[in-house]
Amino acid sequence: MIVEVVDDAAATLASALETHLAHLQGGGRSPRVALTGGTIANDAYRLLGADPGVDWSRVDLWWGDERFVPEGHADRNDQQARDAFLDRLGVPASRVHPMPAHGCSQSLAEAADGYATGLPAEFDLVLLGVGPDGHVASLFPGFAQLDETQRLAVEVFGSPKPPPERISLTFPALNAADQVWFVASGEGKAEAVSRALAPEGSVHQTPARGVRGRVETRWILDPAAASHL
Ligand SMILES: O=C(O)[C@H](O)[C@@H](O)[C@H](O)[C@H](O)COP(=O)(O)O
Repeated sequence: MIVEVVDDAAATLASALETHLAHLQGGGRSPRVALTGGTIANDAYRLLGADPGVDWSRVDLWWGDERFVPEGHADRNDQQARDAFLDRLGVPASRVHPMPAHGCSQSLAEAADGYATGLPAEFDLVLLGVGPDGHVASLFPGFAQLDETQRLAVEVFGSPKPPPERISLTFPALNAADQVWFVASGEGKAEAVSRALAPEGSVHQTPARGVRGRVETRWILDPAAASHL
């Protein structure tokens, strides 16, 4: 576990992401990445494109969770990523794997199951934001989705963070990753971060405890988010 406390978590994430993608591509891989939603991640996405060593036509992108609203809606994590960097950096549509949108003619459960069938066997990198309640992706404290051991993607109703209907990858999918990088910024995340990193604790209370990279787990925090450690 690596914990980095930095002045600008978004800038650090953006540059670490590009360095890592360039490294993987230098070794001949086409990286498979699960993106997160959230304000800090989106701040980081807007900074991507600085490193000429990354070939953005050779990166496959999935999402760890998505808000189940119509395609193109400003609340969608995929739309936010399109606006922040996908279109600007010319990531080919064939390498972008968005979760289904509301209006797709499937139920939420069918949409989640359909998404699961297109996931890679493992990710090179999973990016995760953390909620003030300790949620990651759309896995919320006390929710039954935390106990899922078979399905790789699940439907979520009644999310405490709006909008209420979502699709989320589960722990089995998120944990099938070499690298898991968390990013958190601000005092509002401090308590959740300290619970996530405490030696003991419950995944049901703090879902962020439930995800670990096979090779490395990295926390990128600003001083406020790290203030309760
Ligand atoms: O779709 C979402 O809402 C997210 O994927 C969610 O898990 C997010 O990453 C955290 O809530 C942190 O979000 P902030 O960075 O905005 O606090």
